[in-house]
Amino acid sequence: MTKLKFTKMHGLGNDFMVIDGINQKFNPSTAPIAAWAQRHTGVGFDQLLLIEAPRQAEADFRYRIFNADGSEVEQCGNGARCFARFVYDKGLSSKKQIVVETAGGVIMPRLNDDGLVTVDMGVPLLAPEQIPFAAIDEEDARSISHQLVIGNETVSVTCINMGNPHAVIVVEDIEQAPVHRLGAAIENHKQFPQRVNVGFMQIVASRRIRLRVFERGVGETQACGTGACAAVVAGISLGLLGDDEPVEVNLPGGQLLISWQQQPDAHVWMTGPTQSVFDGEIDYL
Ligand SMILES: N[C@H](CCC[C@H](N)C(=O)O)C(=O)O
Repeated sequence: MTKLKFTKMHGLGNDFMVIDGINQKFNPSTAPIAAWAQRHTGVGFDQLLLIEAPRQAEADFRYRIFNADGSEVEQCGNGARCFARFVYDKGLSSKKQIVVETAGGVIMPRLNDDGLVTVDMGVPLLAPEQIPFAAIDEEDARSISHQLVIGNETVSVTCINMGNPHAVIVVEDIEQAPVHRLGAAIENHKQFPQRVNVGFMQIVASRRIRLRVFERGVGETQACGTGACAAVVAGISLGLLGDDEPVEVNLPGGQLLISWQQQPDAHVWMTGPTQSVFDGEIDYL
């Protein structure tokens, strides 16, 4: 039995167990991660973030993400900001801007002088096969919105891949939105072969939204960085938001600023805070 060191961090209440996998040996597996995620009997977190040495020459680090259910996933936006803060504060890097390889592509977080972190989250993907989403026919595959049948109701979703899959629903009032019932049903809908994160977006103004996200492998979280990026891309693509200024995304845990211009290969930029809570260690076989 050895001791595994970790740092508990969060981005707007989306919380993480962050592990330096460079200076300590950690082979991630589903069972211990799911057990540590438990809020009454474990450490308690939405995701576990693992720092590893890069595989690509141009990258500074490899960043692996595991949901509370133990599933390894491609991207985590709030986690990317905490990742950059962690590697700088722990002396793993002296750079304020780093190149990070993830299963969902390369991202570049930057520590700003005001304490916030800005991340180039890469290019959003909208084609059904890139989500992945199983369109019902050619016409559906060409549409920006898709009609999902959930029991006896039909829900219109816009799908965006930010490295990980998102389905965005426009609602009148996020307080009244059936986030848990519809979120769970859509997360596991047969047209999403890798499941999906589900965002409920209320348009407040052309540069302001309110958002709640039912995350794949977790449930509703206080905030979702890739969900905020996906919602803004969906809102602009649907013509509901302007793309000439950053969009203010108000989540239950706080606010992110998201920028994207509706042009080919345009990158999505996310700016927001990070917070370290405590350092800990846990017995590890
Ligand atoms: N639940 C997500 C991963 C974490 C995303 C979220 N915490 C963020 O800040 O982007 C998924 O299964 O793709």
